[in-house]
Amino acid sequence: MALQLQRGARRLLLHIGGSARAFSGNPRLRVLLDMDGVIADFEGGFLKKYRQKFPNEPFISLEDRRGFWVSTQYGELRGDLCDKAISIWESKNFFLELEPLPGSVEAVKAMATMENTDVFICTSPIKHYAHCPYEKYAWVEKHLGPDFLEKVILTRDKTVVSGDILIDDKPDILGVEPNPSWEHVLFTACHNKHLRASSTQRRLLSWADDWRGVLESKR
Ligand SMILES: O=c1ccn([C@@H]2O[C@H](COP(=O)(O)O)[C@@H](O)[C@H]2O)c(=O)[nH]1
Ligand SMILES: [Mg+2]
Repeated sequence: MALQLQRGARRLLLHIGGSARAFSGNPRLRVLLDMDGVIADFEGGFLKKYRQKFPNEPFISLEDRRGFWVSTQYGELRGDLCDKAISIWESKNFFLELEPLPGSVEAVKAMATMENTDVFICTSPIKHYAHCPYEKYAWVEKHLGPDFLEKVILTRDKTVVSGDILIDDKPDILGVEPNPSWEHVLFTACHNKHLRASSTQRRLLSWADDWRGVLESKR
C-alpha cells in the first residue's frame, strides 16, 4: 500500500514536471545515457560498412530509415537482406569503430563534471557476444577515458536500472519493470524523427540541443 502510494506520487510528480529524486530528498541526479544512436553513430557506421560489404545490394539511406530495427526494414526491402544487415553489427570491430555522434563526447564529459550529477552509460549488447561487449568497453575507454569504464552498464533490460533520466533513441523501452524510475527523453535519430510528438515524451534533438536545461528540469 505504502509502495503503491509512493509510486503514485512519483508518477504524479513526473506528470507535472517534477522529479521523484527531489521528492525523495536525494540531492544527486542520476543520468543514464544510451550508447548506440545517442553517443555512438550506429546508423552511420552500419550504412557505411553495409555498402562496403554489399556494394551491389540495395540499401536504405538514413533519410529513408523508419523504425528502430534496421534488420526489420532491410528484411522488408528483400527477405535475405535482414541477415546481411545483422552480419554487419556481428562483425569484429563494428562497435569499436563507430564514430561518436557530433558533440556527444564533449557533452558527456561536461555532464560528468557537473555538481551533484552521476552519469552512467546504459547500453544493450547484442546477443552475439563475440565482439560487442568488449568493444563497447573499448569504445568508452577510447573516447571518454578509462575512468568512464566504472560507469558502463550493459543490460538488455533498462527498466530494471534506476535513474532519474534515460536519454535514449529507442521510442519504446520495455522490460520486466512496468514503472521504471527514470523519465525517458527520446534522442532524435534518423529512424525516429518522423514519429509524432507525444504529449508525455520529451525529446533531445541532438547534442546541440539544450541538454543542460533537460537535466536542470529534473533537479
Ligand atoms: O536492427 C537492429 C538494430 C540494432 N540492434 C542492436 O540493438 C541494440 C540497441 O541498443 P540500445 O542500447 O537500445 O541503443 C544495439 O546493440 C544494436 O546493435 C539490433 O539488434 N538490431
Ligand atoms: Mg540506442
